[in-house]
Amino acid sequence: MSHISVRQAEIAVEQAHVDVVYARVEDMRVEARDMRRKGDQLAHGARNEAIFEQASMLFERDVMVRHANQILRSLDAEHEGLVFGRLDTGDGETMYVGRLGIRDGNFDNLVTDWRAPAAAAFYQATAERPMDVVRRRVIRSTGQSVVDIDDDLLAPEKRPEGMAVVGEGALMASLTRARGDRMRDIVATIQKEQDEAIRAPWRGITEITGGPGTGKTAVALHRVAYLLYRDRRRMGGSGVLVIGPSPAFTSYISRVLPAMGEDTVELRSLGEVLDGALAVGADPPEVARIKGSLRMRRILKRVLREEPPDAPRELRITYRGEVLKLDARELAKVRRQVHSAGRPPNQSRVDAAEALLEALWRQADGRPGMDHDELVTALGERIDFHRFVVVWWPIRTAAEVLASLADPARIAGAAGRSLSDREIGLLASSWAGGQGPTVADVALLDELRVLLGQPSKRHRRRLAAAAAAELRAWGERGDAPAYRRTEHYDEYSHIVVDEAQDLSPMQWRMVGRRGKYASWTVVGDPVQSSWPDPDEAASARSSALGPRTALRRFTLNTNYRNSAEIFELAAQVVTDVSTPDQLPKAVRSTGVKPAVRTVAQSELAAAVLHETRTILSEVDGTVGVITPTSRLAGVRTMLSDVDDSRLSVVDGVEAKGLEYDAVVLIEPTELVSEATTGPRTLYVALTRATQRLTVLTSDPSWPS
Ligand SMILES: Nc1ncnc2c1ncn2[C@@H]1O[C@H](COP(=O)(O)OP(=O)(O)OP(=O)(O)O)[C@@H](O)[C@H]1O
Repeated sequence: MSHISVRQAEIAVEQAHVDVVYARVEDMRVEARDMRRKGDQLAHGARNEAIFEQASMLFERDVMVRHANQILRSLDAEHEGLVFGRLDTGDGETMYVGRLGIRDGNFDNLVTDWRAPAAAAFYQATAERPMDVVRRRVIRSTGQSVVDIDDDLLAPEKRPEGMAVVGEGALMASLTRARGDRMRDIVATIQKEQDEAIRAPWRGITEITGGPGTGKTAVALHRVAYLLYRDRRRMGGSGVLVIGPSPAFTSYISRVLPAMGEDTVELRSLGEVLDGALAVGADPPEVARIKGSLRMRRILKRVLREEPPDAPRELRITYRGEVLKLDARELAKVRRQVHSAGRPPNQSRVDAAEALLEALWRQADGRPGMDHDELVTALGERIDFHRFVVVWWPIRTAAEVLASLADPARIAGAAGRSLSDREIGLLASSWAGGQGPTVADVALLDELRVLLGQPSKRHRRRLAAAAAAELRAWGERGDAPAYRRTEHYDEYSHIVVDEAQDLSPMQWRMVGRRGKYASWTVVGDPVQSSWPDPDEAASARSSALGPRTALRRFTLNTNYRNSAEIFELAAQVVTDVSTPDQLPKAVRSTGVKPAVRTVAQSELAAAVLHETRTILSEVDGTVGVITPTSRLAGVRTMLSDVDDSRLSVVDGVEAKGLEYDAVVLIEPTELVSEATTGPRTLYVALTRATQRLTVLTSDPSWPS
């Protein structure tokens, strides 16, 4: 038989099995719908039964309906490549591996879930350690049709007569395929070093580090799917949260987990970690650095001890014909006294009212006919006194407090010597424009939320509505998040922090609050870090993650994204901030070197348009134009006539975690000078492309 017909014959064998699997999936769907209907009938019946029976029937119904829905959800997930692997073992057994475990009517395995222990050999077997696997086969499908297969012969000496081996390697085939606008799952081609991190135990902290394109994000997401499968009760209960750098990133990764049948994981960007916030805007690096530093914690604490902006400066009240008065100095003293009790301000209004009444008594004491208890009771019931308390000690939202800091005097009062005049000016003007919270502000809002404290129930609903409206008005974003728990509670059982190297200390505090009892997967690459004070961030990180005993580290060393030619150029820009062992190896060579074109400033617009159009016509997949932030709007205008959904224009910060088939990088030198951690931002930008990279620069010395 010719090579091609062997391949066709093998594809036909796999197609026959895949057909059986899909027929079985259809039967399971019918069975699950049937189960759901029975559950509903049970509930109907329960209404007519005695109370004690009712309760147990309702419980049974809930279990049945939930189970049926879960089965239907996973059956309905995108099933491209439902069966993607096959193992043939030394004793002649065959096992199929897929996204779901599926048994036939006799409970015999048709497909083993990729996360099951039995499937581990599919990822872990190597020629040196074949784990009894003779042949590993990756099956590639489109819809329900098998289109190709790729084999690895791991134990040639055990190969039985007639066993065909075809294909050039599933991994390479997958890496050279054009990218779409969403990340794909990698279940079929997970590599051994990645699999070890995916299957690590859930407890404590699992740290995954590695250079660009080593699959850190992909591994973290597959780990979530694995943990949910292995320990759904623990993980599913209070939920899993995945935190990424930007909404562009969470949208980019949003299809990976649903494609594996997991649609209850919350994805939030750093600007959305606080419920209701949807911040996307970035501060200039100098401002972001101040807002992210731990100094802000002390400053915000002190801000709350100061007089709120519209608080009256005098209390004047008539009692039994006498005018009782508290002036600004006395009011300030009462305020200090209430704060010194240490309760959060939004829980201290009653204390404030009592302290004011005592201060008023001190005014009245000694005057004829005055009695302490009578005065306190009478004034405490007076509407004019209540009106005063409400404005003097308002129940505040975090957003109100932050907005009040547009006044530099207010920041200065709280900052003491911890901020310079210049820093105070920068902060105040960042809050003065009314353009809404930036990503860095969200961590401050969360800090303020905690410092302000939970108000009484009566105020809570009003405040929650006000806070949500303020945050919405501040930072509206187009598409709705994929999944959110209906109730606000901020404790998760597992948290994944992606691009962790960039979290500021204040952001670590915010994230840490969500996982007091959580286990963690922390993903990052120190060389891509954009946070300027790594020591402060490291200590905030260890407080956030808590004193956990289990810390396991995995380092990924192979760059699956960039061609070797592209990564060679990228590696040059970080020689000063990294050691060679921190840089991964790019495994794929395309023979196409990156193009570096020097253009005059005056010709930049025309060059951007020309290069973008050219590259769009030459590649099949996505194209990213990456620019310095200061040029973002301008470049978007330059390209406004290009109508192609494969094109995105982003700045260096937004480019974090994303990838494109081709990248046009504009003015790399400016990318370095405008960011606090210059070369690292450029390194990120240079490592986004899988196939083609064109650099446009007006700096003749680049790359230097
Ligand atoms: N085992 C694999 N099989 C197929 N593709 C893979 C594999 N591992 C990684 N990839 C692909 O390599 C690319 C990079 O992966 P990913 O974005 O997870 O890397 P990363 O380490 O998070 O990168 P960065 O830090 O630069 O953002 C993705 O397209 C991913 O699908």
